[in-house]
Amino acid sequence: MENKIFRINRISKSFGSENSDSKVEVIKEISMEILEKEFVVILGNSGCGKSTFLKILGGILPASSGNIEFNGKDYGQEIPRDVLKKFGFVFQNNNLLQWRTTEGNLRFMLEMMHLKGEQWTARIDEMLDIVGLKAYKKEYPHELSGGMRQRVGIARALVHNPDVLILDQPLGALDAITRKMLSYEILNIWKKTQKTVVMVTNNVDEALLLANRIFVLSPVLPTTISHEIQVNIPITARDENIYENQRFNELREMINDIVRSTI
Ligand SMILES: Nc1ncnc2c1ncn2[C@@H]1O[C@H](COP(=O)(O)OP(=O)(O)OP(=O)(O)O)[C@@H](O)[C@H]1O
Repeated sequence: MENKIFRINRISKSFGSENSDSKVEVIKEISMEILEKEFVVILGNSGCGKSTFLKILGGILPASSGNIEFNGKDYGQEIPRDVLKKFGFVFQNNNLLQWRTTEGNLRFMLEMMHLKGEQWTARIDEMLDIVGLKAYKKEYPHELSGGMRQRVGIARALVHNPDVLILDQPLGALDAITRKMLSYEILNIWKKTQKTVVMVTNNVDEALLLANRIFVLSPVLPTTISHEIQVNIPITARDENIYENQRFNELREMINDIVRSTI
């Protein structure tokens, strides 16, 4: 984990026109560096600006000031469209195409990226294998459970072989049991694919299971980074038994205190 894939320098974001009553300052001077193959989690209370930050990072929204460097290139306030193919996105509501099968949803992504040929067809199978859905290639979204649909969303985000996986509360719409199961699966997918992952969540346990580093955002707008936490729990300890791990419990208590004290 050596190369810096992102260098984010004093990013701020406001919505609404300058000097008007409708202007909302959402993000104030956030800076961070993200290393290749890291799993970074942005943690914060509802409405604090997590998604806004992620959208700037993923080139969906421009920043109002500051600059973003990606793969050694400074793109100023907005990552251009042609760089977006380097990212794979998963949102809370997976936005699968209802009229396409599992396989068809992955193929749609490849069509959008103009990626054709046998190697890409093989990649669809490979990704469905990684998320454990190879047997569900021909099913339509309505024939799958919520957790399975979200796994299709993850496979689709990975199929064009992006450098970075951007996850915006990917487990937020799931029931508690499915949410927990899928969080272990995301960990396995990360281990297998070795992608850089940036994930937004408001769930402390999920953040501790998955992250190398956690950035906690302050709850009052404009948000900024209130804490940066290195999650020094070995990867071998990150499984169903993590709740018995001493470091997990120490960090959990510490982060819960931070989150409670900033409400
Ligand atoms: N396009 C927009 N125009 C105006 N205000 C916006 C826009 N997008 C977001 N906001 C405001 O920015 C703030 C942060 O929103 P954001 O969705 O980033 O928060 P969040 O932390 O991701 O919330 P949640 O966890 O509830 O999804 C909110 O007050 C929201 O109303």
